Amino acid sequence: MENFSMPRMMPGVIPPGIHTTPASNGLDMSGIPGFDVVQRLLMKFGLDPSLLVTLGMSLTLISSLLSFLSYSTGSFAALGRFLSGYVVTSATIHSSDVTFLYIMRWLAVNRISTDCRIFCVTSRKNPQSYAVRRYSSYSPFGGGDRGDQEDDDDDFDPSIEDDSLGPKLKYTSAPGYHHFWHLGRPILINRQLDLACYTGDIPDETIILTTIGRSPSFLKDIISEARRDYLLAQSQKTMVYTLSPTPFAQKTWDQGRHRPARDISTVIMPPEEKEHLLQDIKEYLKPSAMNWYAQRGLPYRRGYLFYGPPGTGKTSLSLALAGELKLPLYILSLATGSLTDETLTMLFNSLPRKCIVLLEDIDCAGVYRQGDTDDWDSDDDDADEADDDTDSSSSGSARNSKSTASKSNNDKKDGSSSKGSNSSAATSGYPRSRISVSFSGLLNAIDGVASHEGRILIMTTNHRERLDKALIRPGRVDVQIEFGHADKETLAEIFRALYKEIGEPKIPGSFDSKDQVDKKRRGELEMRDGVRQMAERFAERIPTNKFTPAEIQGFLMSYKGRPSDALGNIDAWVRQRTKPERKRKSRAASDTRENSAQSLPASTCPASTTTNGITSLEGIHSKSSASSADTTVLLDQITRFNERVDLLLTKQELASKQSSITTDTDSATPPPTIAHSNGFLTSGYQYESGDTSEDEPSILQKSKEESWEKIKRGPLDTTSGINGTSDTTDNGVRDDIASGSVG
Ligand SMILES: Nc1ncnc2c1ncn2[C@@H]1O[C@H](COP(=O)(O)OP(=O)(O)OP(=O)(O)O)[C@@H](O)[C@H]1O
Repeated sequence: MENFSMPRMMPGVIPPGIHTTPASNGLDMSGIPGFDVVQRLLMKFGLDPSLLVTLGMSLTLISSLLSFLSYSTGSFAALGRFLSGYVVTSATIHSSDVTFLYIMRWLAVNRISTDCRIFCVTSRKNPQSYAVRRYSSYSPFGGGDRGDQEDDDDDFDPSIEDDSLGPKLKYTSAPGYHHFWHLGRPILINRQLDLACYTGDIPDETIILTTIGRSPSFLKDIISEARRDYLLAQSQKTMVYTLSPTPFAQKTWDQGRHRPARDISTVIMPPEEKEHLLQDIKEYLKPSAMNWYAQRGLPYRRGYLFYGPPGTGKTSLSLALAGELKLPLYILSLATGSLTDETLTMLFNSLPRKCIVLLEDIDCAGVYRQGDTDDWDSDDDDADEADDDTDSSSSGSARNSKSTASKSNNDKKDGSSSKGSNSSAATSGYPRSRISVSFSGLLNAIDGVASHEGRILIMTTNHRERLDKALIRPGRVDVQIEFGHADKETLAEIFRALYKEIGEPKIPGSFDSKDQVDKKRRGELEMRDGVRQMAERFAERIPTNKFTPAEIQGFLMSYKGRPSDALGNIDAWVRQRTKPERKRKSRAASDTRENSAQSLPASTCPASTTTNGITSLEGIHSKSSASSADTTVLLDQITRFNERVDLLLTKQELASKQSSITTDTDSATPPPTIAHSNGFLTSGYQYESGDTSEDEPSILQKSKEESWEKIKRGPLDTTSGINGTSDTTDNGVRDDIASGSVG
């Protein structure tokens, strides 16, 4: 057997019979001069020359690429530039532009920013947290986070996790890179915070959307869609801006929040006045108006003054106007927060071109900071008194009743500085340490260089009489509108407005003749007519120009969907609401009595009077020929008497409701109630179901007559039970009345 062995491979030696083959990469380099020598040398060390060639080429390529990149400012920047120039499309949006809100809302609504891997979570009940405001300042509807002020849009905000356990959680994408797929294409988001620039206390931000492809239409479509969605959602809302809750000294407008647009028809005021106002503003907002003003050298501004007691609709009308005219509303109260002249100027300076500015409580401009005390001014007592006869539910009432005239004129004349110089601080009801806007500062803001042309300024005050004439001169205030207490028409209108859905046909106009009205519709119409009639009756029972619309609305809110209950309880409410006034008068009378003579001739008593406290007092005042001291004693007695009657009435009404008095007149005498007309007591007697029996002798009437007899007998008749104390309870109510034994 022939031994066959492969020739042994010796390094560097090519065995005979073996021919060199082209390199494995397919390149035949045998023709290159000197290649054989190099090849033999490499083979001597066991290296494959073709491999080395590949390696060398790769290195050359890399080094040339690197040298290309390093030729530019930076490798990655150059790569990015290359890609963005030839491969991708991107859109850059800055937070100072409203488009930013469009995109942020779009990202949240499409659950992109809420479901991303790198996210921020904030609690919605942390008003002062810097982080909260920094990272969640853009809700899908553009509303900034203001801690415990829940946004109206929260319900629609998918970035907010809500339950009944506690504060809501809000999820947003963190600054940095995020990517998602949209319509089959990848999109890269880069949120970059610009910590060098702040809007308010929130850093500016840039968002960059990037996608693969050379056509910009894909991203433009996304932006258009985001814009359309945003504006559609916004059309039902009014953007409201207030002072930013920043803890920093520098105050700015906040991020704004959307409020449901208030329909102007819900503001109750004379229709012609409302129409006139609307037309006036619309005229002013016409595109041609600006030129008109310019041609006549007039500043393109329009100012309005809404004045009247708190709770009469000034703010409501402003909000409704903003909704109607689709303008943002900027609200600023001179009575709140540490506003200074500089801040006010800055705030006015940063207003957009077309907007409504609502400047509230302008009567407190010119009230300066005097030290750090937060004391209220010396007229506190008066304020307490005034509180009694105003609606405590009205937020503005206390504030209102405490304020007195601002002597802003002095400031102008003196040219005095803003610290401790103005005497109005001494008489103002506002906390001195909080108000520091000078009168000249206010004027500067209104019509100085800072004030933008094109804006609508609405100023409100509860005290027009306290305003400086200069503030409300034409040019600053072009139209003044007074808001007052509710008259009969307003009262009925408020009632109708609150129960308007009752009896409204479900498909309006779907029937033509009476024959086509089916039973259900007829029922609806009857109910609607019923509500209208009830509204008239309701208005009849309330004294005219006595209560604010806010007070009436507050009462009706306790009877949502129950108009007849509201009607049934209005008399008691009116009586109760007028009580503090009587008490106050009684207190005043009692104070006077201590300094007065002690006797009162019987002849000075009125021959007859109504049982209504107020009417009686006035009647006696005008008729009595007695000395004022004697009259005062009498007044006091009458007032006390009225109070007791009121208390008795309330007790009896309650009792009559609870026990549902039977009509069985043979049984024990039912507790009588007094019938009312226009909220005042009349002499009728009312039994169950509102039946009035004029001829039924009333124990209450007897009691009242007895009381009158006792009053006539003299003020110091301690046996009377009215003037005396021996048989009264702690409340000053006779024991027998209080215990019900009278009945
Ligand atoms: N004329 C009105 N028409 C409809 N609603 C009214 C009217 N007046 C008051 N209201 C209701 O009363 C409440 C308070 O009204 P609003 O805040 O507008 O009063 P205001 O005059 O601005 O008070 P303030 O002077 O305290 O700011 C609101 O809920 C509003 O709906």
